[in-house]
Amino acid sequence: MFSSSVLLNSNDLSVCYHTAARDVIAVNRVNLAVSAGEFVGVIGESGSGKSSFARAVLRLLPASGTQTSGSIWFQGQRLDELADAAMTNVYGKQIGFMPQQPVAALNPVRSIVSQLGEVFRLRLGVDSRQARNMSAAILHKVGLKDTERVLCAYPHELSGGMCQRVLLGMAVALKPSLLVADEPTTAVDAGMRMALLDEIKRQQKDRGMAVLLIAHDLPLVGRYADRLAVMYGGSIVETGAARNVLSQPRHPYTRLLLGFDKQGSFFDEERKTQTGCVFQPRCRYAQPGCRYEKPAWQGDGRSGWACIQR
Ligand SMILES: Nc1ncnc2c1ncn2[C@@H]1O[C@H](COP(=O)(O)OP(=O)(O)OP(=O)(O)O)[C@@H](O)[C@H]1O
Repeated sequence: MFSSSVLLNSNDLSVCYHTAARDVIAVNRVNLAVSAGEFVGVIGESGSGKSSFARAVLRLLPASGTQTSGSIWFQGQRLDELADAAMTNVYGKQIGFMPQQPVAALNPVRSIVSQLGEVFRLRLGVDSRQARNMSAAILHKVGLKDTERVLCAYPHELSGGMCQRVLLGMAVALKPSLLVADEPTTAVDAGMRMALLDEIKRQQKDRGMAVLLIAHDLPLVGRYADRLAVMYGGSIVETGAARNVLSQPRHPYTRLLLGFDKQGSFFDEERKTQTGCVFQPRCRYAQPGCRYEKPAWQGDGRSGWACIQR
C-alpha cells in the first residue's frame, strides 16, 4: 500500500485505558504512515487521542493503557512486538522523543551537562570530556548561544523555551531518523512557539529527519508540516498535504478548527457514538444516517477524509 520510503506505519492502531469507572477508547483504529524525511502534524483538541497515539507508537503508554488492536512498524520492524531491550536501542538512536512538559521532563537536581552528557556517555560510550564537548555542540545546533552557562545550569535556572531546546537537543543528539514531539510548544509563549517550530523544521531539513508533531494549533502547525492528520474522538477524520487541508478542508471538524464553519458544541466523551460518526453530535452537516453509519474513508493512506456528507 505504501512506498518503500515509509518509515513509520501504524495499522489499525487502537488504545484503551482501563479505569475504575469505565474503559476509555482513546485511539480508535488509526492508520497513519510517515515517510522518511517527512514532517507530519497530528492535530486535534484536548482529549482527541493525539498523545495516546504518540505514546503507543513509542510504547510509553501508562500501566492503565493497552494497545487493543493493530500494529506499529518502523523501518521494517514491528515495534509493538519488539523485546524491551531491543526497544531501548530504538529510543534515541532511531526515534527521538520530545515530551510535553519541558521542566517536568528534566531532572530538577541534575545540571544540564550531567543529563545531556549522559546520553552520549551511556549510548556512545564516550568519556566525560568528550560528552561535554558533544553536549555543547548539540546545544549550539539547537540554537542555544550561551552554551557554557546552559551546560552548568539546573532546569529551574532556564526559561521554558530554553528547556525545550535542551530537550530537542537530547532528542536529536544521536541523529534519529524520526523525531516524535508531543505538544512541544505548550509551555512557551507565542513568539517562542514559532522559534521552536522553526528550529524543529531546521533540524528536519538539515538532518533529513522525519517529524511526527503532536499539537492542537492547526493553522500554526500547517505552516511547518508537509502533511496533516486531524484527529477527533480517537479517530483520524482527515489527512492530506498541509496546503490542501488548510485551503480546502473536507471534513466538518477540520473546517471548524480552521474557522471555515462556526463553532458547534464541544466534544463530550459521554456522547461519543459507538456506531455512527464520532463527530456527528457536534456536526452542523449531520444527517440522521450519520448516527448509525460509520463514515467510510474516502481517499488513500496519504490523503483522504471520513465523512458521508462531503
Ligand atoms: N492515563 C489515562 N487514564 C485514563 N484515561 C486517559 C489516560 N490518558 C488519557 N486518557 C483519556 O484518553 C483520551 C485521549 O487522551 P489524550 O491525552 O491521548 O488526548 P490528547 O488529544 O493528547 O489531549 P491533550 O492535548 O490534552 O494531551 C481522553 O478521553 C483522556 O481522558
